[in-house]
Parts: sequence; structure tokens; C-alpha cells
Amino acid sequence: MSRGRGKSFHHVSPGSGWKHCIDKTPSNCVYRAKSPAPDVSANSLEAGGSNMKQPESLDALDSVHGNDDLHSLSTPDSKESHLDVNRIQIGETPKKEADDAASFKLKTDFSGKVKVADIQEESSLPSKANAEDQAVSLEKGAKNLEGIGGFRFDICPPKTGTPVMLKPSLLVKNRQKRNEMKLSMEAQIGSELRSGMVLLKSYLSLSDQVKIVKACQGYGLGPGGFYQPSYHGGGRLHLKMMCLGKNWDPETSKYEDIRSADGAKPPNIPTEFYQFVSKAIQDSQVIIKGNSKVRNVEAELPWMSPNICLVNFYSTTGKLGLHQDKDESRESLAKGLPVVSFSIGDSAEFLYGDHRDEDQAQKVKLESGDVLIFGGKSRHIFHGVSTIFRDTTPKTLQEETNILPGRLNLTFRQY
Ligand SMILES: O=C(O)CCC(=O)C(=O)O
Ligand SMILES: [Fe+2]
Repeated sequence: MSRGRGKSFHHVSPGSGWKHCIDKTPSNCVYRAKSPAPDVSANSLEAGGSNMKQPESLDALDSVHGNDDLHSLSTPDSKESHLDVNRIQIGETPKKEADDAASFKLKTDFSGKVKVADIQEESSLPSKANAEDQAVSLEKGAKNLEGIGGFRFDICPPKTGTPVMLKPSLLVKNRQKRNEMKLSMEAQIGSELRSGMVLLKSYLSLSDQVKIVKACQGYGLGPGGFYQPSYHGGGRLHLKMMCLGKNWDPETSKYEDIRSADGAKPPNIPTEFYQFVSKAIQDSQVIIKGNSKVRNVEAELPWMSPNICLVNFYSTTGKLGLHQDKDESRESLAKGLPVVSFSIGDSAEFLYGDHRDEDQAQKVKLESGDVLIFGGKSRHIFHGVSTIFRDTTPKTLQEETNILPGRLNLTFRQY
């Protein structure tokens, strides 16, 4: 089976004329949360950003956060508590999950990382421009250090140089932050785009986005980290990739426990990521149930417990051709177990439809913090990313992580 992500990526070009645009929020199902998602993950992934040790850290994670932890999140009890349609509120976390989150420590140490400076020149440009330059030099670096051995890709390079641009005043910065907070509180809206496909706008809080970025930075620099993937036949994907849980090999379109290219074991999916995913599925099920007269919400959007996460980083010129995600197990596909996708950083134009045809595809803008879920009847949709919109990363996220221009995307699946 082939995911076929390479087959059409040349066809997907920014600006090509789509016939059906749904850039606006669809009105067939709109749901507003009563309150923003609480920050359930304090002291956990954050700790990963500041206190990492490799490689013990990843080993420690393996032993501490094995499957048992994960199963505990999908027990009927915890699942039931989320499925209570009377409690229509996005963002509540069962006590057990909150306890799990509190006990979780990502013991990884960034200090051992290979510095991007190894493959780039120092620059005294402002940090933003610096990051743009770096994205280019990393592309060049990829040519020299191509493949897996020796290639390191830092999505949040250290800030270098003295900014020459005037920094915004504290007043302006605070206003920006307030607006972002207001936006993320107001914009928590869930929409059912089609049967089995739900878009949760601004679902991940900015602080959770920061934690996810920092965790991905750490994993990305460690064993099994980001690399430049190619398809069978040599075409390169227009993005950097790494996998958590299991490795997906674009050359064979198969999953493997060890990345065959370099023998690296993909890092485990951190417990907090599971919590975000399970909450997103539960909230989506509530939306579906509340919106239509669906009796069996499980049939429309089944539950799943992910053991795979593909992490993509798109530069501002990155894209991904229309494809289906169909390399998961036959059982998983037959049941329509959903793919859960997190978008962080610059916004993207996401295409989807029933055919591998961009002219017929619908499009939706995915912004930082959005979560998109497609399962059930939508599990086999063709989908892809046509455009990354520059300079759309939330300011606070950029300031707190120094994430490169571009977009981080995590897709969770159950094999
Ligand atoms: O970046 C996205 O939004 C989609 C990624 C995707 O489709 C994939 O990794 O299979
Ligand atoms: Fe996909």
C-alpha cells in the first residue's frame, strides 16, 4: 500500500484555481466552548525544553511511559467522562489524566544538541530575518549532509546576532499578547466539515503550543530526529520529517519499529500528546453528537489510541501533495480510526476531497493551534498542503520558542 504522498506533489501548486472554497467556517455545525482549555500539562513538556538529557532521557521515557500509561487514557471510564453530552465544554480534563500529566517528566537535555551553527554562518541580522536565512542555509545544508547520518535540523535555533530593528514597546507587545489570548479564547469553535471530519479552531493554547514545539525541537535533534525524506525513485518531500512511536518510511510506504535508514528507534509519544489527542477526539464526538441526531457517534468518529505520530516541518515553501493516509493496519483503516492533526506555527492552506484532484478539492486554512480530525467516512480522503502563509506564526509563540518560519504539523494515528 502506498500513502502516495509523492505521487501528486508536483501537481499541487500554490495559487492554482480551486473551485470549491470553504475558507470560512462552515455553518453546518458550529460549537463554541464555554471556557478555554486549561493548561493540564504544566511542569511536564515544559521541563523537556529546559532540562533535557540525551540519550538517557529517551530511554527513561521508554520505560516510564510505555503502553500501559497510554492504555490508561483510553479506559472506558476516562472515555465515558468525556462523552457526557450534557457537559458541553471543551477543555475539561478528567482527574486521572491531570494526575498523569503532573507525574509526567520529560527528562531530556537540550544541552547535548548539535548546534545549527555547525552548518550555518553567524549572522547579525534581526532574529526573524536570521531565521529565514537559516531556513535557506539548512536547505543547502541538506544537500551536503543529506540523508540521516550527521544531519541535524533545529526547528528553534538559538537566537544569534544583535537585532538592528527596533523592538516593539512593552505596551505594544502586551497588546499583541492580549489580542492573541482573546482570539484563542473566543475562537474555540468546533465545526464538522463533513461526516467524520472535525476542525477544532484554536484548540491548543499558546502555552501548550510552546510546549509541543519545544518537545519536538528536542526529539528532532535526538536519535530518530528530523531528516530530509525522499520517496522511492528519489523525489524529495518538501518538508522535514521525524516519527514518534513507529517510523513511517516514505520509500517503502511501510511502518517499522526501527528506522531502517539509520537504526534509530523513534522516540515514544509523550503522555501529554496522548492527552491532547484523546481530549480532541472526545470533544469532536461531543460536537458531532450535539450537532446532528447521530445516535452512534462511535460509528461516525471512532475512538483511537495513537501509537504513531508523524511530525512534519514545512518551511515557507513547503508543501505536500494530495494523498491518502492508508499505510496503517487493515483493521485500523477498516474501522475508520481517525487521523488527528495538530497545526503549529505559520498557517497553511489544506486541501481535501474525495479525489486526487486539486481542482475538485475543498480548502480550509489551518492556523496555529488548530486541530483537524478525519476518521469514519472521511478516513480515506485525499488531502495535502498547498501553501504555507509567511509571517503568520503567533508572535508569542515565535518569541518564546524562536521557531523557524514555517509550519509544524503532527499527525497521530493508530496502527
Ligand atoms: O501537514 C498536514 O496538515 C498534513 C500532513 C499529512 O497529511 C501527513 O503527514 O500525512
Ligand atoms: Fe496525510
